[in-house]
Amino acid sequence: MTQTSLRDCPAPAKLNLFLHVCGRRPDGYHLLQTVFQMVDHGDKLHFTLRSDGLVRRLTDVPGVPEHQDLIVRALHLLAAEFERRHGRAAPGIDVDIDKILPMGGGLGGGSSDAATALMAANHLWQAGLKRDELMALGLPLGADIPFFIFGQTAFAEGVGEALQAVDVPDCWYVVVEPGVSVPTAAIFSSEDLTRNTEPVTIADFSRCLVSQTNPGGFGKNDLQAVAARLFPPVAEAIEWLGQYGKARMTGSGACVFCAFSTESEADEVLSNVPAVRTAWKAKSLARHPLAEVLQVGGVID
Ligand SMILES: C[C@](O)(CO)[C@H](O)COP(=O)(O)OP(=O)(O)OC[C@H]1O[C@@H](n2ccc(N)nc2=O)[C@H](O)[C@@H]1O
Ligand SMILES: Nc1ncnc2c1ncn2[C@@H]1O[C@H](COP(=O)(O)OP(=O)(O)OP(=O)(O)O)[C@@H](O)[C@H]1O
Repeated sequence: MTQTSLRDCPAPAKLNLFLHVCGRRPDGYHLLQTVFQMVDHGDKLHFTLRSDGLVRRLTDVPGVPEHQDLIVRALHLLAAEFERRHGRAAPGIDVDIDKILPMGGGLGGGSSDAATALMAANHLWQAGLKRDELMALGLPLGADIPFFIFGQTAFAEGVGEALQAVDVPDCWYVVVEPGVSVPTAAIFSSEDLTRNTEPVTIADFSRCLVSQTNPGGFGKNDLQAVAARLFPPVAEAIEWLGQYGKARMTGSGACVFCAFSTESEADEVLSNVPAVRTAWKAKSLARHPLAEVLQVGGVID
């Protein structure tokens, strides 16, 4: 029987364990090197098939009109590709969102929502796109979308689309939300941004993990200095969390994280969080948790 709905589809947050800006392309986009790590904290999406070909977001998301939502834009791209392949309109879909990831948080929330929507609709519509085809479809909407569809901890290059799986030890992260939304474009366009970090190799990263237990200890985040200067709450969060270990910003900010080997160490830090701060703990995820919901091996491969 055809499946008509998918409930509780996870859209996990990502952390950039390091993020180096190594150059700039002629179109203005920056060449990056980073390691993407998913964690078990994120949004939840619910999907129901429609029969009239419409894509509808049923939840209000403050500040994001329905037609601008990355979920809706991604589903329209998939619907067009469906029509091209199958010679008929896609069935349509309703989407509900339980949104907990802050926008402009550097946690990739919008990209993760869009990636989950692409994987879920590909399944429900039986559209038949392979993983790399879905990744290519999502890339123009957000540089982090291919990673979430790739679905494993990854060393990334290019603008984030050239991905290689990498092993990172399981650990716990404490993440502080500074309460500001950082516009990614403003950080990348800053005159103060350094764009000439020497390229590293995946072997450099992996070697470093052997000699130290903190996966957030390798390299640096080149966007951090600019974001911390423009957004003082980011600098304050780094200083506060830095009392407990190596605190670093993820993506273009605003959120700040620190890695711990055990849950009890993370709990200890959380017990000291002042009432004015928002912070949470999350465990690293080696694989995208949607795979379990879709009961793959192999739905989109
Ligand atoms: C910095 C990261 O968080 C690392 O994970 C992501 O690459 C950012 O991904 P994102 O928020 O999806 O950003 P996008 O929507 O793709 O880009 C927003 C804007 O940031 C700038 N941008 C983004 C990515 C990149 N490699 N170079 C850039 O210069 C561009 O001006 C772009 O218009
Ligand atoms: N479903 C969505 N969820 C969140 N933001 C969305 C969504 N659709 C569109 N957006 C827009 O995308 C912008 C960036 O949101 P997002 O949560 O992905 O930022 P981010 O965590 O900083 O991402 P990154 O780490 O990729 O820079 C938001 O400010 C919002 O205007």
